[in-house]
Amino acid sequence: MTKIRIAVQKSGRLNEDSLKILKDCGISIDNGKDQLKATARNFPLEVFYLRNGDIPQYLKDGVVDIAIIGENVLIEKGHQISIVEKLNFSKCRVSLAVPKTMAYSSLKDFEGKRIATSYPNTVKNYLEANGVKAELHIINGSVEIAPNIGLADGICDIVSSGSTLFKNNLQEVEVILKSEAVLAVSPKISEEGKEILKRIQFRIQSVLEGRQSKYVLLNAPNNKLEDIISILPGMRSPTVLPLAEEGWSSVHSVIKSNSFWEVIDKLKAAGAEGILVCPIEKMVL
Ligand SMILES: Nc1ncnc2c1ncn2[C@@H]1O[C@H](COP(=O)(O)OP(=O)(O)OP(=O)(O)O)[C@@H](O)[C@H]1O
Ligand SMILES: O=P(O)(O)OC[C@H]1O[C@H](OP(=O)(O)OP(=O)(O)O)[C@H](O)[C@@H]1O
Ligand SMILES: [Mg+2]
Repeated sequence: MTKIRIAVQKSGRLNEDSLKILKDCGISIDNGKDQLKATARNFPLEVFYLRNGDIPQYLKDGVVDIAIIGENVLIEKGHQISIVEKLNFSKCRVSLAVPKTMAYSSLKDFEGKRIATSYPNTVKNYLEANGVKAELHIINGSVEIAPNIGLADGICDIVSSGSTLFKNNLQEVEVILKSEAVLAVSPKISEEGKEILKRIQFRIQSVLEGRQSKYVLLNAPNNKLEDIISILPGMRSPTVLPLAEEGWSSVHSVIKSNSFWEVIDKLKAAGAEGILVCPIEKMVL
């Protein structure tokens, strides 16, 4: 039977959430420490544990069929690998930063300056597109320290909370791109591989929808039902069931996690009582 080969990061920021999403898709993988390859027990999938930075080349060459990878790394390597799902974790941006003491006004301030980065192509393309020439110093880690030790005038690196910049007395001055973990596909994937990929995508979409939604149950007096129902969208429309007590109903619905508290406030104000909120494991639309 054909199997699809997926690359996930061996260790680092993406590793845990990548394995978690596969697990939530019902795919069981034995994940021994220092393992380089594993086979799923209940799905035609082989998992390769690799360095994030190496994955674009493996996708390009068809050594793996699909991968969970930081979008920023795909952009940096520039192999035109297609992205089929955004996975909503490892969100970050790739930004230019300079010492806090520098009075920064525009990208032109980088003209002739030294920029330390692990993402040289990303910076080069951005500067070129904006007609600025600078000198790039490629370093693989702890980029933020470069201006403090006199190695560079500015940096380009990943920013998430901003604490690393803060600790190193740097200010973020330009956001070059925004990134998150994505599911990427090799241009060399076979037709049979594409069919298996479709099944994985279907599962991932159901998991992501579930993660972004909550199941809500509440009680309401019947004379307030109309108002309450107008607040709750539901997948089609809310379910309304009579309670044992005359004149009351139970209302069930699905709400988006991001508008959750606003909806709950409105429901309470409209007369809802005994509101229960439950996580949703999967949601098939
Ligand atoms: N602070 C952060 N917050 C959110 N996402 C991040 C952060 N740092 C990195 N990422 C994302 O996670 C990916 C992996 O980062 P990580 O530092 O684990 O590995 P790496 O050094 O890029 O790769 P390798 O596996 O090749 O060592 C990055 O490419 C980026 O997309
Ligand atoms: O804005 P923040 O929340 O501080 O995150 C940004 C930092 O996170 C990443 O480093 P990481 O911790 O992955 O270490 P690394 O340099 O060893 O990859 C990145 O390279 C930044 O240094
Ligand atoms: Mg890192």
